[in-house]
Amino acid sequence: MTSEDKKEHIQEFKLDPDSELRFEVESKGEKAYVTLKSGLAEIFGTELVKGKQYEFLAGAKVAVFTWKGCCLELKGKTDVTYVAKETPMVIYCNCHAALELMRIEAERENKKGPITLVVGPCDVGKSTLCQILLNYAVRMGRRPLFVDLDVGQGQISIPGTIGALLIERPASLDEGFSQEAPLVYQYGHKTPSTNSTLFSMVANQLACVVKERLESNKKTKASGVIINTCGWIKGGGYKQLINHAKSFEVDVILVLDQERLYNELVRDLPSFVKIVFIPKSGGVVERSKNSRSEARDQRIREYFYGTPKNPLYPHTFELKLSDVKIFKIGAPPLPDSCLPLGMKAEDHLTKIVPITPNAAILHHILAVSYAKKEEDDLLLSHVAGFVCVTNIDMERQTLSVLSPQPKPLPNNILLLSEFQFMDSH
Ligand SMILES: Nc1ncnc2c1ncn2[C@@H]1O[C@H](COP(=O)(O)OP(=O)(O)OP(=O)(O)O)[C@@H](O)[C@H]1O
Repeated sequence: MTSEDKKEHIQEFKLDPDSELRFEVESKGEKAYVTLKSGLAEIFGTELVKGKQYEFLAGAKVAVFTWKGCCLELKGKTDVTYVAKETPMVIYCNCHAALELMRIEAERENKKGPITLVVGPCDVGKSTLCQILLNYAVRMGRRPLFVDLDVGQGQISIPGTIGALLIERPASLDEGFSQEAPLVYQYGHKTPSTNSTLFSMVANQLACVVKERLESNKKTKASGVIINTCGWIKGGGYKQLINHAKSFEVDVILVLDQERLYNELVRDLPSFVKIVFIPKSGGVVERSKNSRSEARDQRIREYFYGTPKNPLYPHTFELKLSDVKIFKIGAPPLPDSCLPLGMKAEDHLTKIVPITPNAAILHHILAVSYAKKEEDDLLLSHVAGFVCVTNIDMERQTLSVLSPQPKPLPNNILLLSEFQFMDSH
């Protein structure tokens, strides 16, 4: 079959109750389309509308699940397409039901709803489980908060950040959860291990603000929080998980796929934290280093340019170097003997270092901080958004940036990120 024939390939699948159709769109430039012909079906907790055609682009790894049976039409070139009868969806649904009981009790007693931490190694479906639980919660009329601590492959804002989002409607199958007014903190690196002192500090600050937000809205308070984490679970990564459990005052931990991690958490956390082991889905697809890096680039591109269905038109403008202050967080460590009296080596990891703009920051992402004064609150302030350095003219002492918003920037305090973006538009 030629690729042209495959493109027009239409398949029909009749799914029994409790089964799912899994497929991937691997090749660049390819698309696949799913239509629900009859019955009921959902993708990671988002219900499909009968007769509507859903489009999936290259890189998509999808499972269309049905509780009661359905008929689906799949069009286009897909890879590894099969129907799976073994899925952990009943277990995921039971987790949702248990969280729902806690929400009902919280509502009755005007207490906080369940704060749930989802943990596990890489590629076990943590983000997918969070999405399913959030979708089920909003479909029941809840308004939970979603916190994403996965700095590399997170679903809020761009890579290198962590954040929180109020979930008011199910994730759209094209765009994910609506990104209206997310609370975003800049960390600036791909993994928490690069500067775990800074990461803990930023995550603890996010935890404080999330607690305040819960108290300010009755509905959200009872709905609780679902927290996604990254797959770094050994050594320092494990310490981070314990830190998150404490700082977010977690009630429930869902451990995906790893019994060892489950047992360690049971051993190290107080008994009032309910720790539940859950299997991963056989459908979760492992991603290579390359595809993770592509996914990060794609997220940054979408931040500026949107998606094919919802394009955005960013602005490019010049800033005078004298009008902005650029900082980096973390200085290279010094040996103890060189440190000023009373200073610890870790202090360098959270040191605010002013940057004199130079060619090295070309293509880098800069976070626009809400900090008023760099000295005190730069580390703990959330960010308004991001720009990308597209040119530096040392002669004219100017900096050109790509920005989602027109001039002027909401603040002149900018934080340098490790991430770069090549603007090829
Ligand atoms: N049941 C399923 N069938 C097919 N694909 C799936 C299924 N569940 C998840 N996936 C896909 O597998 C990939 C990995 O899942 P996910 O991102 O949830 O894992 P993760 O554990 O959060 O990964 P990370 O290591 O980045 O934290 C995603 O592309 C997702 O769409």
